[in-house]
Amino acid sequence: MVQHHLTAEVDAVVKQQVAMARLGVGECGTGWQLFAEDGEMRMYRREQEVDGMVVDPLKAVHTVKGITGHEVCHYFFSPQYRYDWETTLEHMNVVETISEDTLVFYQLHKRIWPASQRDVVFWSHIRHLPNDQDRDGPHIWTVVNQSTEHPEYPGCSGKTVRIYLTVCLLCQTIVNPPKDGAPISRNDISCKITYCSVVNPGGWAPASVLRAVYKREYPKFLKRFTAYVINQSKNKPIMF
Ligand SMILES: O=S(=O)(CCO)c1ccc(-c2ccc(C3CCCC3)c([C@H]3C[C@H]3c3ccccn3)c2)cc1
Repeated sequence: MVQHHLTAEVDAVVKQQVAMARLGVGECGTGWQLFAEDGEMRMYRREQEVDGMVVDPLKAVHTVKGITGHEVCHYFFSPQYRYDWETTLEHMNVVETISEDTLVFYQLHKRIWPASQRDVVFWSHIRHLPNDQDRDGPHIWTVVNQSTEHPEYPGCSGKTVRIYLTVCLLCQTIVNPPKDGAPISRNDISCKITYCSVVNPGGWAPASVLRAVYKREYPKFLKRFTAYVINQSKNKPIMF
């Protein structure tokens, strides 16, 4: 089978991003500051600027009852659900289907005053990995989104600012089998979610504005997205 020109990059970036996501906030050096907490959700960021632009890396950890890593990644990756949970989207389309587990997206995000409107082109890859702690446990699932170039979407349309991002959603399913040997139900499962994102906002925007947008939007996004997966999954058979 002829390899797509992105196949090698996808494999390398996924491996690197999964390794990074697996590092706890303690391990990958100091500098992670907790900026939002809500129940089981903890959001950390590192203050980082590139050419005077805020590119603060973000790492969120969350544990959600009643859903699996496969379900979380399925709803995050699949385009048909995106408008249901990504409230900041004005437009989204699949630019290219590289394979059933690798798509290229174009997304136009709603303008967030006073920043100008942003858009992004990224490849998105979904993969499951053997659970190295528990060989016969459910697999780990991940989705990695990485900005990329695409001839149909040159980044110089003038009206909008092109952003660059790397996102990794890493999910580990925890099963607590019922004592009486009953079949596993949604009360016996939970999902440990790690969400990492680095966004370069493209054109300049005031650091205070960007940090305020992230502080407000990321917690909202993760809570809304996980609530969506719970609601979509609750009356369906468990996807391990
Ligand atoms: O995880 S994903 O791949 C999910 C697929 O959609 C992802 C997450 C976040 C973004 C993103 C990147 C930058 C901005 C800012 C930069 C300056 C002004 C707009 C925003 C604005 C819309 C706000 C926002 C921030 C955080 C979370 C959601 N909404 C969003 C894009 C993709």
